[in-house]
Amino acid sequence: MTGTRVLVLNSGSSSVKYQLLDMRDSSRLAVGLVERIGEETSRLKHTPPANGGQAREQTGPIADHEAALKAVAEELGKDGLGLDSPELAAIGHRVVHGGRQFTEPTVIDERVLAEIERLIPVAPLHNPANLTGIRTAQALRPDLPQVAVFDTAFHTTMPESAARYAIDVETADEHRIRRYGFHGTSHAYVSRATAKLLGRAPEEVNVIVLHLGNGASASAVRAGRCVDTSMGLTPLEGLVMGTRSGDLDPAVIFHLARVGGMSMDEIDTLLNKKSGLIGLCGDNDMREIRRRVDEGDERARLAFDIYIHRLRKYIGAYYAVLGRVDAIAFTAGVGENAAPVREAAVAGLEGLGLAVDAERNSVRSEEPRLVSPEGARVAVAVVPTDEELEIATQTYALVGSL
Ligand SMILES: Nc1ncnc2c1ncn2[C@@H]1O[C@H](COP(=O)(O)OP(=O)(O)O)[C@@H](O)[C@H]1O
Ligand SMILES: CC(=O)OP(=O)(O)O
Ligand SMILES: [Mg+2]
Repeated sequence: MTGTRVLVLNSGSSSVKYQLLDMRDSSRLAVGLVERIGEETSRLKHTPPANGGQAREQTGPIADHEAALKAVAEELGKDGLGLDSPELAAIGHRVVHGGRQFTEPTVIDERVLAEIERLIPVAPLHNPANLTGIRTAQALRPDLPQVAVFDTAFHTTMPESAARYAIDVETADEHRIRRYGFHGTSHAYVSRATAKLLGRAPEEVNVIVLHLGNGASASAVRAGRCVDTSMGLTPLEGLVMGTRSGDLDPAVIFHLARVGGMSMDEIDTLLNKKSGLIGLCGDNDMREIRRRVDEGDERARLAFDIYIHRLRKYIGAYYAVLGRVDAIAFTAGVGENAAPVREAAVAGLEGLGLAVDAERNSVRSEEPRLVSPEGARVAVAVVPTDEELEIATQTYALVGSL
């Protein structure tokens, strides 16, 4: 290995987030985002801290993930950070579903690609975008190692009691139906960062991590290992999300099909893309929902209340799963920024040792911080996630060992 830089690609269903890092000091040379891919109003925002940090934006149609990645490569080139650089050691890809086989970061070859493809039915919004990202990057730099870092990897330590659904065992095994969990790179990073914030080793602490972004999931982490998480076979189970329903009675699906006359594809779209906050109130952005709540909007209020009610149920459930909880960590777009969500999530739970201090909770910062009162039995923390740094670190360590 000659170079010291790693490019990280996080391809979502309609966006690509990317970062170029120098692994000698983990510094960011460039960060960016392409969003609304496939629409007329696609937007690329590119910020090169290595080149003065002045952000550049372009809007206009970007048809697909391949075009998005080529546009990213071009932007990087303008700063002399192009994909042709000999400094580039590897490209690290976030891959959402890795099934049970991938418990570690993995160098991508044809067999790995085939496996990611085989898992598309259980991550239909994510794995196809991840695959396009990998194939486009391979075409641009066929000589470079490309590494997959799986969302599911951190959750492979879950005991069978948490990972199995209570359905017929043979049927479940035949179709590999079990709870896999997602956002694992974030849950791993944040649980470790929370231990560090408490000045303890990860092995010494039990943490409930609440990753609240557009997709949202909770996990129970005992001594650094995941013992339960809210997402399941697919990223649809669990918390109320931006556009996904999270938990519901599976009979809702039979009812919509038999009585409502909906097709399976229509129900899939309903639950994954038209439910959650957007289904409840027409908005999936927590900033907009809070603005509407503050104006007295009833539908936004109900959506917020349903979101919080589900979140509190998972906090209580994972408290019981762990037995002893040292910290609850809020992370991702909503968890890091929405003080009212953190406040409502633990309101009235003093009996469990949980509380937030109003003043601490209102501080805005990019740093990990405590928002619980001085001397609280359970620390409540805001711990910004950094999936890209974690992916880069794992990628660089793997290619360094080859
Ligand atoms: N200042 C803020 N206040 C409240 N919510 C916010 C704020 N900034 C971002 N969010 C929420 O974070 C979400 C995006 O979170 P993020 O972790 O970036 O999601 P993803 O990685 O799934 O795209 C937005 O949809 C919005 O609801
Ligand atoms: C797995 C998942 O839900 O990811 P995201 O939050 O990026 O949609
Ligand atoms: Mg995210």
